[in-house]
Amino acid sequence: MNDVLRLTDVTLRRGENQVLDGVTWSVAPADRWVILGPNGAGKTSLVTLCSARAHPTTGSVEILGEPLGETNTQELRIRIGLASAALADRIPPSETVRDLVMTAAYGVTGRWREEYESVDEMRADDLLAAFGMHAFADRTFETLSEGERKRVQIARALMTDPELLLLDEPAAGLDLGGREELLGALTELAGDRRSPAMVMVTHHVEEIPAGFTHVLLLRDGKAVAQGPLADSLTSANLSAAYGLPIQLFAHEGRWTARSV
Ligand SMILES: Nc1ncnc2c1ncn2[C@@H]1O[C@H](COP(=O)(O)OP(=O)(O)OP(=O)(O)O)[C@@H](O)[C@H]1O
Repeated sequence: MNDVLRLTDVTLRRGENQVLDGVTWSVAPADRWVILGPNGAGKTSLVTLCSARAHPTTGSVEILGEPLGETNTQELRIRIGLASAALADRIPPSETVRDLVMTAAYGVTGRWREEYESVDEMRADDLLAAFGMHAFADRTFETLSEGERKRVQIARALMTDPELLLLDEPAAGLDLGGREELLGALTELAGDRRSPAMVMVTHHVEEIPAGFTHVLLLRDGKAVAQGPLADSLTSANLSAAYGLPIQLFAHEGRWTARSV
């Protein structure tokens, strides 16, 4: 089957900054990728490109077979599920949890005059239930804890039955229990053959859900290493990405790392 994402020699300039520098990368439909790299490496910028919310300065980006720059990005965005801090910042605080999930169908974050059908409501409730949030459907987003907000955002990202799911630091700010619960849900999602291709940005190898398949390591906007986790998530590649000696440990499909 065709790649879900195909980036060829992509650069992105923002002001004086070379944010991405010659990135060539592709994602197949059954892939579950994790993107790792130090602060400022370009991870969020890459997700912004892959969610059709920015264009590269040079190089080409093809999303779901559609070349960016030659396609209607509004239509393309509906086919992509995105959960990110930038998107969460735009959520009106008084929006109810159910409405927040349902409005994804229109690519908006605040309910206004759109007409929803009971099938939309049922789908939203099913997704909330899948992430343990059904009891919160009538609460407003502002009253949720950080962990609850993260789970609602992923439910929202899945509402349109996307062909690509992009998660930018979904476990940031969660306590240990919240993180493990979220990773359990993501492991289940990753293992389901009906799930879309997944790309997740994280800061910690401990946050890679079991069932993820590939890693892309970024440093200074460049891809330092990429490939199947078993081959490419190594002490040497992490050390190169973070610029310090790191030792990686694997245990039953999960990882830990520390400097040596
Ligand atoms: N609009 C902008 N103007 C200038 N520089 C920018 C702009 N947006 C991003 N950058 C720079 O691009 C680089 C990459 O930013 P990005 O947010 O993609 O990194 P990141 O890997 O997600 O970082 P973090 O782990 O800290 O979230 C940073 O040095 C950032 O300062």
